[in-house]
Amino acid sequence: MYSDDFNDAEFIKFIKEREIINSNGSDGCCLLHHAVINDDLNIVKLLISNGANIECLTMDKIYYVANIKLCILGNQTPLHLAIFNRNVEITEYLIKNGANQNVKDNNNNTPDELSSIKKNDQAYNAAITKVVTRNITTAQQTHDKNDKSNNQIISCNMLESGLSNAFSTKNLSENIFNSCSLLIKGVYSIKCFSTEDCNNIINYVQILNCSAPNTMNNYGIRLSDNPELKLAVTHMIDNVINKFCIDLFQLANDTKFEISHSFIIKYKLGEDIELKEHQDDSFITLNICLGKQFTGSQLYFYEENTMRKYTHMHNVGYGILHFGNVIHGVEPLTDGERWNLVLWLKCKA
Ligand SMILES: O=C(O)CCC(=O)C(=O)O
Ligand SMILES: [Fe+2]
Repeated sequence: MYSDDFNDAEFIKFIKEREIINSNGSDGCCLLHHAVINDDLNIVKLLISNGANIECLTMDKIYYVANIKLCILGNQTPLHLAIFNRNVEITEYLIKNGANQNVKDNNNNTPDELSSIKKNDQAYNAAITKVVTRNITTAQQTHDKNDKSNNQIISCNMLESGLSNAFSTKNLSENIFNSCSLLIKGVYSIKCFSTEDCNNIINYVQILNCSAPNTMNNYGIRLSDNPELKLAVTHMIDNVINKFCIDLFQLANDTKFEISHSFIIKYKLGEDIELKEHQDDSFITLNICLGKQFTGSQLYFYEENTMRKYTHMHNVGYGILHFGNVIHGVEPLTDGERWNLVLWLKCKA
């Protein structure tokens, strides 16, 4: 990168004169972040030996990749990016030079947590490592103004169970519009619910009748059996997710989603523990982890074109938004129970 334009001495003179060695650029990154993102160990060494701060932090910033509005996730150190990039040499170099391993980024992950999320996935590499987040405040303000339909979903049951709060447009848009990460092409992570929201939802649904929610899972709940919950979820799609996806995937402004199938799936030892590779009968799937506590049962995707496998550990409250045609599956659960709310979305004709 930089070394194409300058020799080392010229490069250092250039950045020293402009006092930019530790400044965040318009994309939210410092020079050291860029060197790490580009897997350039020589520039990493050069910058550090010339005073670059090894603990420099990214800032939340919007930028564009292939017409998709994205931005750098804030509070990431060079070590976060090195581990995310699976760059062993840069990771070792940063740690040897005292990089702090406990800094939490704005997704609440330390560098180590990023490494355990990805430790089973050796093939994954730097091309898809730019963790991004979005912050569409203007869109969010429009939603807040238009939020006249919340009352629709408030029934006595839901009010008592805290569900009306979890599914309120305000709650959802505050969560969803403020944070979205690109995992691989066509697969995003969004925060949907707080842990408390998830506990409320689980308490509400675990007394409902269980049945096979789809042709591949045997344990769970079909939302078509529960009109109250179906209404809350439809409200969430109509008022928040639809608009969010139009923006994220650059869809026509008048695109309208409808839920073709909605269900809760449950994994538990002795019941369903895994899911074979498949594609969904959906345009877009939203798959939100509600809890409870579990180990294993990572969701994996094969990146279109490269067919590289990307493994994702679900986080309670976070949803994965993916195109239905991305090939994906679930690794075996090794302990506990996992409950996920899954919505298959199609575009209305
Ligand atoms: O996370 C899961 O258990 C279900 C994954 C899945 O099939 C999906 O997201 O469509
Ligand atoms: Fe699926």
